[in-house]
Amino acid sequence: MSIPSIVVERLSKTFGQHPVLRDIDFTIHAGEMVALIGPSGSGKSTLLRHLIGLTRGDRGAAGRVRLQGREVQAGGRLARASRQQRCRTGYIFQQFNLVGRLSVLTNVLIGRLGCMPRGRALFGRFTPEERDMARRALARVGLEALADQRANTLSGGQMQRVAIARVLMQDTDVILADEPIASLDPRSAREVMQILERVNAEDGRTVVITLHQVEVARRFCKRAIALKAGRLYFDGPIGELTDGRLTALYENAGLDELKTRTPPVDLAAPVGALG
Ligand SMILES: Nc1ncnc2c1ncn2[C@@H]1O[C@H](COP(=O)(O)OP(=O)(O)OP(=O)(O)O)[C@@H](O)[C@H]1O
Repeated sequence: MSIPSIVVERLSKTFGQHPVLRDIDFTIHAGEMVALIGPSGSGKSTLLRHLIGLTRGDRGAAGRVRLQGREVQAGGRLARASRQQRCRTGYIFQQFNLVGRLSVLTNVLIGRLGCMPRGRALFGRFTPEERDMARRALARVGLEALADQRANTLSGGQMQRVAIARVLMQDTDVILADEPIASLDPRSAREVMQILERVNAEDGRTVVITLHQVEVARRFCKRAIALKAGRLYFDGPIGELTDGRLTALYENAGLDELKTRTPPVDLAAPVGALG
């Protein structure tokens, strides 16, 4: 049997007096595409950050996180190799985190730094093979033609596609995306989700995405993990996330938030056509 991609056991996190994650357990298998949903403040981003050791669980508690069979953290302590582990996991942020004054191609190449020998990484000396790899990654997100353009001249949607190309350079089995479409217009959001869907389907990479829009999760992910006030509220096939369950999930969030969870994306638009 293959090793699970992500294993979270009894993970709890308290900030000050405020418990943010409470006894979270789940396992994600290789090649799954999972939506992490829940009301604002329910702990989605905090949970995602635990998966690569950017945040540590409660000290001395039983919480544990493993990625690709390797320990990331246990009992609030990071594993010794957690830094290398981080290089082996793709992480996509809502705000893209590109270097605006550098070219698109260089931004993509930056994804390779963690895998390079220290000396070469220090001086940013990329090989022709790495440059080819970066161009191929850009082609996959439909932006090959913009390789030499400065990153700060791109639209938000294009920036997020560059950020995905940068992650592809890490050649990782797991991609974690923290609200990757939250600041995008509907068309760009759809394109970004289509790219992640393809990366998942074609490469078999495990993808976990925090999403505010339930309809987007339904369209693109087979499984949902839902948090409510830091507890695991639902984990299962997204088809089983009924309207009744959703209403209960967002019930204390108020009607306004539930309304904003409806699609910003035109789900009827054809899949695959990048503009
Ligand atoms: N570093 C921190 N220090 C203190 N509190 C924090 C910290 N990070 C997150 N929190 C708190 O933890 C709770 C969960 O935050 P988190 O960002 O994980 O929620 P979320 O579900 O991702 O929310 P949103 O959908 O609005 O992004 C919030 O109450 C937040 O204020």
